[in-house]
Amino acid sequence: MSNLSKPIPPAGGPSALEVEIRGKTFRGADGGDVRAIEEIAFQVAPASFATLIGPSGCGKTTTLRIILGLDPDFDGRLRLPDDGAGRIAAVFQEPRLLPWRSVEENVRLAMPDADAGRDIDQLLSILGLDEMRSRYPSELSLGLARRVALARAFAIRPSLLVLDEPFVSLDEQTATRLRTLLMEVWSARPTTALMVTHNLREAVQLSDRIIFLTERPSRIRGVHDLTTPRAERDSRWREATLSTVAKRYSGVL
Ligand SMILES: Nc1ncnc2c1ncn2[C@@H]1O[C@H](COP(=O)(O)OP(=O)(O)OP(=O)(O)O)[C@@H](O)[C@H]1O
Repeated sequence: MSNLSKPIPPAGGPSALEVEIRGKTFRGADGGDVRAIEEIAFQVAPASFATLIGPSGCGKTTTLRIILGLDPDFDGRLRLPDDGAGRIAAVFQEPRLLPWRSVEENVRLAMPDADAGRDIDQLLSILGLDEMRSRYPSELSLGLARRVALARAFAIRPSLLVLDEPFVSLDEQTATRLRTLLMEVWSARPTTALMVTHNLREAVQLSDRIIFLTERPSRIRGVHDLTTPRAERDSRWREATLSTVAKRYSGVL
């Protein structure tokens, strides 16, 4: 398989995330080929929030792994957003905290500057973690541990934030709270973000752009842009938009 996966050098200034995957094939357990991705190409504008949504097994996590540089064996090319720092933060389903470090230490260790006192105060406060600073990961519920994972991701001051189903396995009340907190911290520190989800309602609530994928081997089924300013997205807007999008992309809900 030819490999054109070298990132295109940034042209300067804030740039979009540009993803062009022209094919990704795995070797299956039986030695045969598993074609995961046929052709996926999309962009995420600087400091906007995009969501990747599609049927189970269609290649969403594979796409994120390629973007994160964890899987260089694909055909295509990437252009990562560049703001001079070139840092990527990832939030996975498992919070992946250091168990022997407190909440505060887990976040502080991710910070690019040692002198990050105000930064850490702001992050912990937005995410409602002030009281949790000295707790250890084993003392946290999954919802709280995911908050710490979000705080750590934003602490990196990333040029690109990648999230793989960060609200899965939470009760609805906790997931709703966490989505609100994510939007609060993202609004305070906007960064180019790409999230994978199975939840169309969540995608409508959070995104500027929703990218729909087909069944495996995946292609782009459609791209839906949500241009209404966030401040105007009330529950009526959410329900109407959800219904329009669900009609257009039937089978996603
Ligand atoms: N390391 C691997 N070896 C072989 N096949 C793989 C490997 N990783 C993924 N696959 C296959 O590639 C396809 C895409 O997998 P991927 O995990 O990206 O899907 P997904 O859309 O994230 O799925 P889900 O929504 O269920 O999380 C699946 O058929 C999967 O079985």
